[in-house]
Amino acid sequence: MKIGIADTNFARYDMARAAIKELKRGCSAEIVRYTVPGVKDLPVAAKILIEERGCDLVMALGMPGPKPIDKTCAHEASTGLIMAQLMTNTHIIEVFIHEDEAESEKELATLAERRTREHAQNVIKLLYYPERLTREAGTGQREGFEDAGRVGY
Ligand SMILES: Cc1nc2c(=O)[nH]c(=O)nc-2n(C[C@H](O)[C@H](O)[C@H](O)CO)c1C
Repeated sequence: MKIGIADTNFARYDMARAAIKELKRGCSAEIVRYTVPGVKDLPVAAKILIEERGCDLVMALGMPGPKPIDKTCAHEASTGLIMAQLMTNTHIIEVFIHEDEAESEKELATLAERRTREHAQNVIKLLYYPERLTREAGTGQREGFEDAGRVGY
């Protein structure tokens, strides 16, 4: 199994480091890292990782800034990542930490570490233990924050 990590130097936290640590803790997949300037460059990086570097799945890690233009960039990047998934029939797990989700730099770092690690755990489940994801269906999982939990029970 080969997992691609596409990340950016725009991000204010080394999300790839967190992802790689968590992936290495939970599986033996080969990891290929590809760093680009910003989130809008992630779709082609992910596509290259899949088509040219043979990755079975890619994590796309990015940090949109707080300005309206950053939000637009993030939306465009998301659309590109969805297109790349459809073009390659391969999962690209988008892990975006919006800078304004946190109230301090410390909280931003904690959120980035936690969300990235929790999505890396999702990646391991998707590739190796899909039945575990099915068992979690309907349980209100949230990455980076407390889970929302079930309703109606
Ligand atoms: C305005 C802007 N905002 C962000 C952002 O919030 N987060 C991010 O990762 N990258 C941003 N970029 C850079 C673009 O994603 C891209 O790297 C450049 O337009 C070069 O293709 C831009 C240009």
